Amino acid sequence: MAPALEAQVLQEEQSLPHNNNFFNGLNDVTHRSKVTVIGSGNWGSVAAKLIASNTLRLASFHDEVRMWVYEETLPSGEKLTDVINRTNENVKYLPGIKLGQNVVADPDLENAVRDSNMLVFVTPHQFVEGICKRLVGKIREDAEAISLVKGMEVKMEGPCMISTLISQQLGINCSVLMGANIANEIAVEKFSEATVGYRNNREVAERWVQLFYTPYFIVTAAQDVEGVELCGTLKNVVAIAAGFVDGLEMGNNTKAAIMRLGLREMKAFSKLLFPSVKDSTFFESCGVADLITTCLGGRNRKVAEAYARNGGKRSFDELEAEMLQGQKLQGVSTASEVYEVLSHRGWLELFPLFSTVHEICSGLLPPSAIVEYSEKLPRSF
Ligand SMILES: NC(=O)C1=CN([C@@H]2O[C@H](COP(=O)(O)OP(=O)(O)OC[C@H]3O[C@@H](n4cnc5c(N)ncnc54)[C@H](O)[C@@H]3O)[C@@H](O)[C@H]2O)C=CC1
Ligand SMILES: O=C(CO)COP(=O)(O)O
Repeated sequence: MAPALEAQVLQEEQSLPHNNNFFNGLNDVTHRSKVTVIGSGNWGSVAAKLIASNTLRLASFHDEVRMWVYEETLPSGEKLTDVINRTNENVKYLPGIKLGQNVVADPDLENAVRDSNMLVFVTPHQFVEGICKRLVGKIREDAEAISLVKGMEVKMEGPCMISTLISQQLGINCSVLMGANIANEIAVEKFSEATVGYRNNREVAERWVQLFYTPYFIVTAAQDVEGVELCGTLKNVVAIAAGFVDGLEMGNNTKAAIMRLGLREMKAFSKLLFPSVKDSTFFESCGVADLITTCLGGRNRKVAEAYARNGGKRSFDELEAEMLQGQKLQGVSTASEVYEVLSHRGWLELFPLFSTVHEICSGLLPPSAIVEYSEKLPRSF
C-alpha cells in the first residue's frame, strides 16, 4: 500500500471505537458479542472471513463466527457444510480462500442464530423473506442486524427495502453495509472501501464498523440507511445496462454515458421514494464507487454482456445457471421490481434507463434498445 494511504488507514484505525460502550461490559467474557453470518455465497463467505479476523483480534467479541449454509450436496457426494468445516474453505462459492479456523459452518438456521446478538444478513435478496419467517421468535431480544443484501421487495403497499423487511419481520434494528466490494478481490485482501448506513444510533454503527474494518477494508458510517441501501440495490440495474453496451461493443464513451445517466436515475428514484436521502451518500463507496466497479467487473455486467452477444436469444436464467454456477444475479429481478414501482406510480417516463433495462430483460425490446432509449429522455435531462 502507498505510504500516504497506509498512514491514513492507521489514523482511521486509531480513531475506531475500540472501547465504546454499546453493550455494557463488552470486555467481560460473559457479555461478549456473538456474530452469525446468515448466508455463505461468494460475498457471504468473504464477509465471514473479514469478521472472523476481527473477532479473534478484538476482546469484545466471541472468537467463533457461525455461518449459516443453505445446505447442498456437492458432486463428490459430500455435504457443503462438512467440506467447509473440514477444509476451512467454501469450495463451491469461494474456492482457494481460507475463511479462518474460527468460522463454523452450520446448516441449521435456528441453531446458527441461537446465542448471537449480531446478525449479518448476506443472501440473494429473493431468499431473505423466507429466512426471516423461519427466524421469528428464534433470535435474541437484544439482537442487532446488518444487511449486506443488494435488492428490494415490492409489496402491495409499495417498495420495501430489505433492511426494513428484516426489521419488520424480526422486530429488531437493521443497519446496512454496501460498497464497491467485488467479493473475489476482497477475498485476496486487495484494498477497498465500504459504507455502513445507519438510522439513528451512532454507537451501533460504530460497532458494525469495528466488526468489518481491516487495513484493506476501510469502512465509514453514514446516517442514511435508505440512501446507502438504494445505491447498492439500484446500481445492479445500471450494471445490466453496462453489460448490454459491452455485448453490443459500443465502447467506453457509451458505457460512461450509461453510467452517468444511470447514476442520475438512481439519485432521482431514491429521493422520490425517500426525500431524506442525502446527496453526499452518492459520493460514498456505496454510491459512485460501487456503480463503477459493478459496471466494470461484476456478475450482472458479465451475464448481460452474454445476453446481448446472443441477441437476447438465450434467457438470463439459462445464462446465469451456466456462467455463475450457483451464484445469483440481482439486477434482473431488481429491474423488474423497480419497473413495478414506476408503473404503479406513473413514473415510467421519468426513468427511461431503468424501464428500458426491464423491457430488454423481459424480451419486449432487443438489447440494442439500450442505446436508443436516449430519444425518450426528457429535454431537461
Ligand atoms: N458477490 C459479490 O461480489 C457481492 C455480492 N453482494 C450481495 O450479497 C448478496 C449475497 O450474494 P453472494 O454472497 O455473492 O451469493 P451468491 O450469489 O454467490 O450465492 C448464492 C447463495 O444463495 C444460496 N441459496 C440458493 N438457494 C437458496 C435458498 N432457497 N435459500 C437460501 N439461500 C439459497 C446459495 O447456497 C448461495 O450461498 C446479494 O444481494 C449480492 O448482491 C454484495 C457485494 C458484493
Ligand atoms: O455488488 C457487487 C460489488 O459491489 C457485486 O456485483 P455483482 O453482483 O454484479 O457481481
